[in-house]
Amino acid sequence: MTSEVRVRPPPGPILAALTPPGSKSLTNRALVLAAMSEGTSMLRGCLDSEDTQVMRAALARCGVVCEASEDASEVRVTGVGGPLTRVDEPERPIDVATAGTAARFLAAVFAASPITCLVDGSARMRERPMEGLLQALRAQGADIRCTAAEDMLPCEIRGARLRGGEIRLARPPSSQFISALLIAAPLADAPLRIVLEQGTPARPYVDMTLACLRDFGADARWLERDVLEVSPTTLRGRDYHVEPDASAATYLLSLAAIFGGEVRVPGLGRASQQGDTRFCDVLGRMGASVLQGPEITLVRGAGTLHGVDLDLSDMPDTTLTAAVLALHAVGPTRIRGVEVLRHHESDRIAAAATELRKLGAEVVEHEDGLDITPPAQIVAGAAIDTYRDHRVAMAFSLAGHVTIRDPGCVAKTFPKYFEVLAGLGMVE
Ligand SMILES: O=C(O)C1=C[C@@H](OP(=O)(O)O)[C@@H](O)[C@H](O)C1
Ligand SMILES: C=C(OP(=O)(O)O)C(=O)O
Repeated sequence: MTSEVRVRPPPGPILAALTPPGSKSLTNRALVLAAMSEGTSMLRGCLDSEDTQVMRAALARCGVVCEASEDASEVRVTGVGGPLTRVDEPERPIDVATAGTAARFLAAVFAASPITCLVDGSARMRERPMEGLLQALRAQGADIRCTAAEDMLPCEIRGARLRGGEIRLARPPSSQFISALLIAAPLADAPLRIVLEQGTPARPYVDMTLACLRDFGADARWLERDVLEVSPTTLRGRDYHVEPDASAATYLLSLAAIFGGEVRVPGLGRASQQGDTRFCDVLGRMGASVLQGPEITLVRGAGTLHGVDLDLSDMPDTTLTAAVLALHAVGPTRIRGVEVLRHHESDRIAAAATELRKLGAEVVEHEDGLDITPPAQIVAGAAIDTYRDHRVAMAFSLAGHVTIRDPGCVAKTFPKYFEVLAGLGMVE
């Protein structure tokens, strides 16, 4: 892809049905659970992007056969029916790139398997938190040595059967720590109970993990508000349909809210397992007209957008979308509850503040969010830095007349994003 893309508003109101690619979160859960299952799974609607490619490649290194269709939207996985049992070329690190899901879910499954392997990631992934997860896995019996910095990637994992019993976690810096422990739990010797002493971050992702575990035959549930339990089970392979990605859908639905017209996203609605489908409530509160059925979402631009006060702790990945909507609104917007963003692909709170200011907004940065006062007129033609962060690139392409630097970073979750915008006449 070119080193920058010039984006402009659509030539007129949009009237389109747009389907984002498969959900990253569901694809990577389904891949790893199918790998642990007895029998074959046929996964349909999968995302084919950097984050899912590293997951497939890692599983393939462990002898799991993942046969992908040409566009990799269908993947047939032959499960190993329990823990992973081998690693090809064990001295060569398994690369998780910047995929938080792959880094956390795989670390837990490796720790629960009788294998020794090295896990490494991108320079950014080496900075992203792993600590509480690695400590919990050690307490469960795994031997994990971090070779560069304490409790960070890269690390060498010598797995063992997890003991089960109780794991107490203070507030983990990522909900993926909880999901990772839940995913590995069917491999443990005894039921694994997780007690979240200071509450559950991004609960919809934890609910999604429980639902996926149950889909593959596990006994996995909430015992109390912040206590989870999974029993040891052999998972069963199955046919599985991956929903379209609800975080990716936020950019497409916002196009109608910002520029007018109507965008429909079929296949995503109230029945979805993804918490980010609730972003339509944010669009509604800001002034767009929203209709959501069990399996479809429709947003219509209804004129002026208004600034709002938002707690996005349950849907952190929608923050940058909300921040750019705020730029187009009348009146200030406050975004709270998303300190987790400091540890994502970039420090997204800092990135948003810097880039929104280039577009004329007044921004106050908080540890857990932002105050955004939109300009009377958005500065046209600003060059947006994207910090190797797909969501910065996708969200800021909604700003109007902008140049997006390093647009190729969208390969992490939505490789064809700018082709979709080009199809709407938005790429110069
Ligand atoms: O479990 C998942 O699939 C995810 C959980 C969230 O992570 P954090 O809890 O680290 O924010 C989210 O940001 C990420 O994109 C996907
Ligand atoms: C935070 C994200 O990704 P991950 O943590 O899965 O790398 C994201 O996709 O916005």
